[in-house]
Amino acid sequence: MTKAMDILNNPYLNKGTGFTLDERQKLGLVGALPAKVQTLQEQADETYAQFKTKPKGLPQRQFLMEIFNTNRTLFFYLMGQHIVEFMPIVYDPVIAESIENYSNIFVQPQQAAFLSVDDQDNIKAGLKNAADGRDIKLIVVTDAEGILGIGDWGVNGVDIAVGKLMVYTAAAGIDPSQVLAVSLDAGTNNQQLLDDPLYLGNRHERATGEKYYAMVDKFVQAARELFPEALLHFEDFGRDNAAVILNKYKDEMPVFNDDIQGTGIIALAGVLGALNISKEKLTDQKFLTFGAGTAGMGIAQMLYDEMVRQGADPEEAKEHFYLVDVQGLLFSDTPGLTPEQRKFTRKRSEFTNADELTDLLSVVKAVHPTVMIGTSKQPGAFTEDVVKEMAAHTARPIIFPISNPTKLIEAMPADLIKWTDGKVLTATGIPVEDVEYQGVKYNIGQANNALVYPGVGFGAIAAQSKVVNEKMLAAAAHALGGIVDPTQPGAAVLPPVAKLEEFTTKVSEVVAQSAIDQGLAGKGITDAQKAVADLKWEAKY
Ligand SMILES: NC(=O)c1ccc[n+]([C@@H]2O[C@H](COP(=O)([O-])OP(=O)(O)OC[C@H]3O[C@@H](n4cnc5c(N)ncnc54)[C@H](O)[C@@H]3O)[C@@H](O)[C@H]2O)c1
Ligand SMILES: O=C(O)C[C@H](O)C(=O)O
Ligand SMILES: [Mn+2]
Repeated sequence: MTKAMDILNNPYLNKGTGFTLDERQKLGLVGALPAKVQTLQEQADETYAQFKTKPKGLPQRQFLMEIFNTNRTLFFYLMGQHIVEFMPIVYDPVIAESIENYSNIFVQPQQAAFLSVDDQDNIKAGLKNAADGRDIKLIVVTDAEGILGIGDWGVNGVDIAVGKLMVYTAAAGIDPSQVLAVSLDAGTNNQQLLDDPLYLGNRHERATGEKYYAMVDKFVQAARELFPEALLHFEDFGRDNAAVILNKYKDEMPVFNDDIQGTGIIALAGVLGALNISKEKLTDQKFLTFGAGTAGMGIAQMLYDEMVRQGADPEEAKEHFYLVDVQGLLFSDTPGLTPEQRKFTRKRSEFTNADELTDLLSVVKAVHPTVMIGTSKQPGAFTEDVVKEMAAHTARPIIFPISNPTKLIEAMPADLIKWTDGKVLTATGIPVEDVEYQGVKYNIGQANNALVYPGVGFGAIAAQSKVVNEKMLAAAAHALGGIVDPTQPGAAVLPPVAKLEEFTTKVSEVVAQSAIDQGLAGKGITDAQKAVADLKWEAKY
């Protein structure tokens, strides 16, 4: 390949018509581009106008991915200008459609690493090849067993790693050439994929047990050797593996599980925001977690840790939690409990009708929760009956239906507001338009981990932190407060995505500061703000 093509086909280097005459001369690009030299803004205007001609949803996403694949600087410049409009297209919910259609619309691998459970000797080589000499500081890895709420998507799930990284750069400013998306292809139990002749991943059932964990460990060790400073961000692993993997590595190296920890932080931040509006205390709340899986238990643990930090007795604090899963309210003797659930189960003797507490409405009637969070993947589960029953026993019910994507949400905010006569304090996983109700405009906060993981990851990387620990996560949750005016009627419980870059910087700084304060930061890193500013990449020529 000629030198010109090496540059124009490299999305990290390519400026297209943005190369100046001088650069064209130096780089051997004379004659390889039309004469006009465009500014980044001119390119962005033209690209945005094209974007606007595309049908909504997946076609728009495919168009934006074409720009991403061609010129990262232009892509992120444009995304910076249209963050609220682009987030749902680049990321959740449209990303779910791109994952479901991955094999049908595949164009190119987007610099991701595809590591196979059947070829474990080549895991290190695979990482090295995909990085291609780039200085990797951040890896988002998925085995795609639990993509959002849509289940097992095999190799298609690589898109969630790519998409999460796109948000990292847009929100925090990590250099897009320093990130790596990784697919751990363990096979898939999704019959639709196994039957699809176009499916691009390993066509067999998921490997489990030793073979599976050997692959994960080879990946982790190879990543540590090749990129010793990199943070490993785990995304959308299945319920049986997510916490096991996190617990295995979290004290040894900088790792982060977004579904457990990121979701925990954003839910805690949302609850703190809601309590700031209702002027109630955290330690007075009763929490009902509907869907006590990876995310649900991450949330329960994070809320619990905060109660203890606020002075609650560690044993007494557990009494504030009620977990509901497929079995109904979880009791100490419920069959099939996960290790995470076990800590927060209830005693049957607390209730006269314990055996009847197998559905959400009965549990809400028996418990009178003040906070209800949905991570159940059960669309419409927060019914009018359930919500009205909850609202009958608390002045400002806090209800977060945060299952993703849109088709799985437990309730829509407009209904929650109507059913509670405007008393609800709500937030959703997907972006939702403002709701008008009886003359008040309700802003709906987005309780999606995207509002916080970029800051956590970037702060940890900037500080070169040895690990990501509870104190850093708590600092992140608290940093999201104070941006919304709680006295405004209809105020959201979380800051708006329009300010994503601004509050991500704040989160990054407090996380880096926490690492410094705890003596976990890299050598010579003493100034959190400077460390964050120094690492920040900007989309410019
Ligand atoms: N908003 C966010 O930032 C965010 C973050 C992570 C996950 N999520 C969403 O949360 C949902 C769950 O994700 P996860 O990773 O925890 O999945 P998971 O599979 O680990 O957990 C889901 C849990 O729901 C339970 N469940 C299934 N059917 C149920 C029913 N009828 N009643 C009660 N519980 C039921 C399952 O048994 C499981 O324990 C997904 O939709 C995901 O998109 C949102
Ligand atoms: O990807 C998202 O939108 C949030 C979360 O990580 C999820 O799994 O749903
Ligand atoms: Mn996720």
